[in-house]
Amino acid sequence: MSVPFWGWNGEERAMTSAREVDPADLEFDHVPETDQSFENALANARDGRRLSVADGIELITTGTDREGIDPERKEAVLEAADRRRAAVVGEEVTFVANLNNNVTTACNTGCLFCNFKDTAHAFEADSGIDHPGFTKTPAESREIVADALEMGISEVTSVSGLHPAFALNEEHHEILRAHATPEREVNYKPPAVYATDPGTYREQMAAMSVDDVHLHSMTPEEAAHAKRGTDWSYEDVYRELADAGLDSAPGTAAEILVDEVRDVICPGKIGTDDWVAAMEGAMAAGLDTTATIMYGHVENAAHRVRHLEVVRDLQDRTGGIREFVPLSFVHENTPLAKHGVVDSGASDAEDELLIAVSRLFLDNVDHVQSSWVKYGDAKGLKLLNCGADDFMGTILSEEITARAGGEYGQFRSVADYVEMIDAIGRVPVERSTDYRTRRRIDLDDPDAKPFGPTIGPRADGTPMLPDDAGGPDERGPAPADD
Ligand SMILES: C[S@@+](CC[C@H](N)C(=O)[O-])C[C@H]1O[C@@H](n2cnc3c(N)ncnc32)[C@H](O)[C@@H]1O
Ligand SMILES: Nc1c(NC[C@H](O)[C@H](O)[C@H](O)CO)[nH]c(=O)[nH]c1=O
Ligand SMILES: N[C@@H](Cc1ccc(O)cc1)C(=O)O
Ligand code: SF4
Repeated sequence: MSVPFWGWNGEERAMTSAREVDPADLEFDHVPETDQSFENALANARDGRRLSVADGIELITTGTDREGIDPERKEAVLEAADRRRAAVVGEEVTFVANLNNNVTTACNTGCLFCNFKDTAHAFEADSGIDHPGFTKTPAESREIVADALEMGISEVTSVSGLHPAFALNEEHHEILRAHATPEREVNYKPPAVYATDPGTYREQMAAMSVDDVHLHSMTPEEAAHAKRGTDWSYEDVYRELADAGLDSAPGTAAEILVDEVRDVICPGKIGTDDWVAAMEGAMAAGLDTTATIMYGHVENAAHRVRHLEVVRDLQDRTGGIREFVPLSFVHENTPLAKHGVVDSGASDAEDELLIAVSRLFLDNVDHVQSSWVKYGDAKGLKLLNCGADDFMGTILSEEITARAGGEYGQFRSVADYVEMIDAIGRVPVERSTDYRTRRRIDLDDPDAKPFGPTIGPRADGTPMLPDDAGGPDERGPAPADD
């Protein structure tokens, strides 16, 4: 089966597709080999010394002197990470009352790990192509955020496909229109071509910035799209968006920050240096950020640790990365899986070691997130004992993982969080996006029940949904369409 893909002009596009990647041919310069011993690396970790890449590789592989993962050594690494977590942030487990409001799935970037996107050509008013995707107008986004605000959220997170009609503002539209021939070079078509106009990035930010809700949006890849065809800097773009209401930026699009891996899984995306430049631009504009890693596909252990080094160096220079978010690759419905390049994601042991080594290696990032979307509740809780201290957010809606085949659902209530975090003997804490506002939840306080959010501008402790007082469960698959 071929990857359905159309170019910006509507023809089938000649670019790398997963069917052209032969797993047997994947040869990388970076390989997990070191001169370090596992024992020395573990001693460095336990003693709180800054880890080298070689140390990180020894820990994440449980020793390059042995094949496979050694269970005893793994436990030693997890224990060192759990102790470090306790020393850095204590026993609190945080979560945020938030909403995901993604604006559009139209995207021509063609990342081979992604099934969130739909070819943008199908969104054209006269395409006649049926597709499961969506585009929201700024007015629609505002209404969705306003409703969630009434439910008590304090944050809205928004990540989107790179819709060809998306521009930063009116000035950007003018510049892009002037470049309209040849269109391919700037990946632009005017909004009138499409059935639904997403508005400009500025309009979407202004629309989603309702009252004092914290708006977390514009990944480095989206920022690159919002400056395409211009000589604007990333800082210029983020300043313009901050002016419209943007508060912080998600450091997704990171995938693996080693170009030989990006060349295979996301050849249409910005490179590592550009990703770093975008993050620096966001922080120079006064926004703080998160950083992510998406692992468990074609990369090896050396790539994972090199990625951590890029993030640690960036944080040394900026100090603006609030949390590190490991995203375990969900393979089922992706081009990489459909074309046999991969047949699984990371194993449980790999997930545990990735979280643990992230905690130990990133000695300058306070928070490591465990994503229930990617890991489910049971493993997500286990990872809170392997170095993680944040358990993500309520989100209310999820499309990226669900479309890739993930089955852990769309929502966790405050009551779910309280019950789960209490069950592992830790302290549930509702946080603001920047972690500066925190509310410890006291289970013994009769006034604390029923549990609901209290930090958002309209939050008064009422549960977010009428039926959300139940306990944790692994909710069924989300609908593919929105
Ligand atoms: C879907 S994109 C949306 C925002 C924007 N288009 C971008 O690439 O930054 C956001 C992130 O979702 C993550 N993602 C996409 N597909 C995934 C999958 N199958 N498994 C795990 N994470 C995935 C990737 O890390 C990606 O950078
Ligand atoms: N890990 C995932 C997240 N994490 C982001 C959080 O929900 C939150 O926005 C951040 O901690 C800032 O406060 N979001 C997802 O939608 N899916 C994930 O897998
Ligand atoms: N886009 C990520 C989620 C995410 C959003 C914001 C972040 O800060 C981190 C991660 C996903 O669902 O895969
Ligand atoms: S990861 Fe982002 S840029 Fe890549 S195809 Fe998916 S939506 Fe588009």
